[in-house]
Amino acid sequence: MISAFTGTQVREAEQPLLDSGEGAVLMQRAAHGLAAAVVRELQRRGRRIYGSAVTVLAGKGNNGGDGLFAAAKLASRGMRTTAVLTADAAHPEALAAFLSAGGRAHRLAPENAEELAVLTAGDDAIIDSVLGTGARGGLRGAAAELVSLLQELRPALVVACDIPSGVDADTGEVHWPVLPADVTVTFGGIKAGLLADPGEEYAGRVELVRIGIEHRLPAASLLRLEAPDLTALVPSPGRRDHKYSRGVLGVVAGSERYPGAAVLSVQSASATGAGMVRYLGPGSVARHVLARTPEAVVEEGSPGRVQAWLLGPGIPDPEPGEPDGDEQLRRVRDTLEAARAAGQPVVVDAGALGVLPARCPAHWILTPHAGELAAFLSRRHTARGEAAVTRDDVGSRPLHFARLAATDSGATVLLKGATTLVASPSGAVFSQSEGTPWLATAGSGDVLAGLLGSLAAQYAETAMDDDGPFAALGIAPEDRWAAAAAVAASLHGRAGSRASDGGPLTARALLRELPERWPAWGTGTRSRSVSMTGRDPIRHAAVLLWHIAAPPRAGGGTLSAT
Ligand SMILES: NC(=O)C1=CN([C@@H]2O[C@H](COP(=O)(O)OP(=O)(O)OC[C@H]3O[C@@H](n4cnc5c(N)ncnc54)[C@H](O)[C@@H]3O)[C@@H](O)[C@H]2O)[C@H](O)CC1
Ligand SMILES: [K+]
Repeated sequence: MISAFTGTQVREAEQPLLDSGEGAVLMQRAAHGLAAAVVRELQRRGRRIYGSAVTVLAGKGNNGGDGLFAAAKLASRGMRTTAVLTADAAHPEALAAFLSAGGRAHRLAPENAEELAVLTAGDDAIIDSVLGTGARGGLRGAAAELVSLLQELRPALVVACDIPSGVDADTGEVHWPVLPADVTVTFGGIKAGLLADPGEEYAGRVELVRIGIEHRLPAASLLRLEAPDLTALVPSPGRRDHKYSRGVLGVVAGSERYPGAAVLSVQSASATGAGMVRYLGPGSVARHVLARTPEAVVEEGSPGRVQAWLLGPGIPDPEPGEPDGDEQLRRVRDTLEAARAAGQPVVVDAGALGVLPARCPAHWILTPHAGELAAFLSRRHTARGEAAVTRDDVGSRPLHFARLAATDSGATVLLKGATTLVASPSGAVFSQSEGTPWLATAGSGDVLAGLLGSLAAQYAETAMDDDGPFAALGIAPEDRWAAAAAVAASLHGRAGSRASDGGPLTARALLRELPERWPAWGTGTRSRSVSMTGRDPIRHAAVLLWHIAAPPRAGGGTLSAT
């Protein structure tokens, strides 16, 4: 699992070392890691180090200091090094080291921004160390002009120091202009803004350099599941399981207008491990569902027992002033009441988002895209006399709004996007980015909803317990449903990338890929049969031992560490 932190968390972890006079040592470690990353990246591209040219864009703070010290190290390896000082001051020791290593420095001004942009763009590498975690807002004045020009000139290689300048380290919010990086070398802890859009888009590959503060970091502000986590978390049945104990999902989806969403979500749920899917909806839609998924059970009256629900795909939004006008929406509302009483997990998608009560439990997982989240928040805000939220607002601050929706509603919120964010009402967030832009296609969200519903049904009985697989990974009880949703987002993204292979994909192709690699993920860390037979003492002891042997880490995850 990858852990990411806010800039403030990292700075607080640094502070005791700064107080005890070790700031210079930290900076040397950071600069060393940055210089090594530049060398590696040039070598990877087949460039000679000796004689190649690098320019560092250096701001006045410690971020600029890191960049200048790194450039000094590169100069000592025979690189031609130039510094563009973007402020009227620079880190004094770092500038002195840079100059004495043979570097040339130019002070940026409005009059020379164009000339310096042209000079710099032809270099083999640019280090962006204008702003780091101490930034307030984005680039301004001549620095903004220089970066805008560089964007157009498309430099060969950009390495961002700690975070691309202009990206908010805490939120991923972007203050334009930002120079898109090929690699971001980040220090001490991965910054949350590198794993949340739109910042993630500008970060390129993220490399973490350890500087000796990692053990001081608090609980992560953002988490990302990796392949070994999926292996531990993807359900697989035990020997004594049967279709009811595997997890039964009830689905209220589809309408005369959008029957396809019911077809796709039921098919997806059925293909991804649910023991059974019970479908509730209009007869004409049910016929389509059965034609594609004959194993589904169509429920005419009140359904048999289910472990979880999926509500909403293909159900239109409620008409203002007439929220119960639609037959399917009435089913959704009734089911929500019954599910609340029964404590069942519910996946809430599309039209069902419009009929939620003011407060929801954390095991209700909402799956909006940006537009749906804006509408969801706007309904709540305007009811309280607060300002509405637009789709653009959500697009520019997805982490903020996903968190806000979760804390405000009490539900877990999965915000779909290039990077999918899952916010727990506790404030914890998972970020999954395995997908491809080709996943933005009709029906893709219905497949995700079916997959998540299927997982919810399989997880409902025992997986969330303190001896279950989420606990074994150190995930706090209040964040386990968010982690479950992150599993779905990750599997969906991976399946999409495989189905796409760089080209267009359909929801049907995605459906074919989903179960394909299932055996590779679900190596069976647990058996659901415990829910039928009481706790299996051997397995219980094994999970406990595992838990003791590998206690949850505070931080320490890496995308790539040096
Ligand atoms: N503290 C350490 O020993 C280490 C820090 N590392 C690196 O340091 C930066 C954080 O450094 P800091 O000096 O606190 O902040 P910045 O370099 O980000 O720059 C702040 C600097 O710039 C001014 N400023 C703020 N916003 C703007 C703006 N929009 N435009 C222009 N100028 C702005 C502000 O007044 C400050 O003077 C961290 O990211 C690491 O790169 C080391 O990694 C480890 C040791
Ligand atoms: K930077």
